[in-house]
Amino acid sequence: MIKRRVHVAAAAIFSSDGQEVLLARRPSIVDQGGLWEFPGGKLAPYETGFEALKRELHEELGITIKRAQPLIRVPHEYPDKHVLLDVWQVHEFEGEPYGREGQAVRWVGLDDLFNYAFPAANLPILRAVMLPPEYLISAEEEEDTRFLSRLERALGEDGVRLVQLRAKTLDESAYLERAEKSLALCRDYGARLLLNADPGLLDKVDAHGVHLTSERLMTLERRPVAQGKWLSASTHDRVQLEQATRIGCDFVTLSPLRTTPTHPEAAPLGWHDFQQLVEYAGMPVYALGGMTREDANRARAVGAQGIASIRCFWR
Ligand SMILES: Nc1nc2c([nH]c(=O)n2[C@H]2C[C@H](O)[C@@H](COP(=O)(O)OP(=O)(O)OP(=O)(O)O)O2)c(=O)[nH]1
Ligand SMILES: [Mg+2]
Repeated sequence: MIKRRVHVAAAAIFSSDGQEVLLARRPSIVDQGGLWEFPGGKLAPYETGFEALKRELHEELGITIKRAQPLIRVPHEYPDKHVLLDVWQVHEFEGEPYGREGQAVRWVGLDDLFNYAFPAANLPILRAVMLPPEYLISAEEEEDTRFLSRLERALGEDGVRLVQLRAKTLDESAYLERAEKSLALCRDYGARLLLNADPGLLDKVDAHGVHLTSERLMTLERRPVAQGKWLSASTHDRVQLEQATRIGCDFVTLSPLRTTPTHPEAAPLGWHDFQQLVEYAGMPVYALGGMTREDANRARAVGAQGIASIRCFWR
């Protein structure tokens, strides 16, 4: 059997406070019937993804999109077809969405999404919807007080909502102490904290997840943390991305995009190679290596979730 190729444009439509997305239920008689989905549909001949998105959302929900940004592209093999889901995030639209084709539609809180049944291709989309555009990697600091005041500034002034605690110079007990304090602060701001450490440390500190160095990533046979925790990893090439998929990482950083003072010896990927690797990844990817906040739009335009950085948030 020759499998059909289906290119689909779909939307994560956010409520004005950014805390909910709009889901639609596929009619029971169609492919993947009865499951919830991000509204959208197939590209017509000669349509771009954005054109198809605008048309489909008008047909299915009666709304007019004003602006949309790429969120994630997910290739998926179904038994009968190859699907490419081209998912956009929509924050501005006109009209009140309703199920124009008789389908159920519902605003769902981001923390509730896992209670809904989706097609098999949708897991990376759910991750992308739940993750923010910026990933802070903490800098080395000797003192906890100084560390915490910088972290608080990033959470407060910069609005950072995803933090990786990287502290190679601390021994385990000092690391644990800093992790507990950071976790309390992150909770105050509704941010998530991932430990860049042995995954076993989650038994001692109830952080939101773990970040794996690429070295640790390559030694693992399977996902080292429970499904309810987040798992990210540092990657630099195709082999590491493949391994991240194999062990079920939720998202990755991909670096170095540019040369940085912390890793002067590593050859930079540049935007072109970065984009190719992001397309291959099929999960949310943060661009890392010499990123500034001005790079965030560019990163998203080539398919990334956003940017990860130490220096850009640590002032
Ligand atoms: N819209 C949408 N489609 C999805 C999602 N996840 C997923 O696997 N798909 C698959 C199911 C379908 O095979 C395909 C979408 O096709 P569709 O049936 O919505 O296409 P369409 O709106 O153009 O419908 P039609 O005119 O062909 O009836 O993508 C999702 O979240 N949203
Ligand atoms: Mg559709």
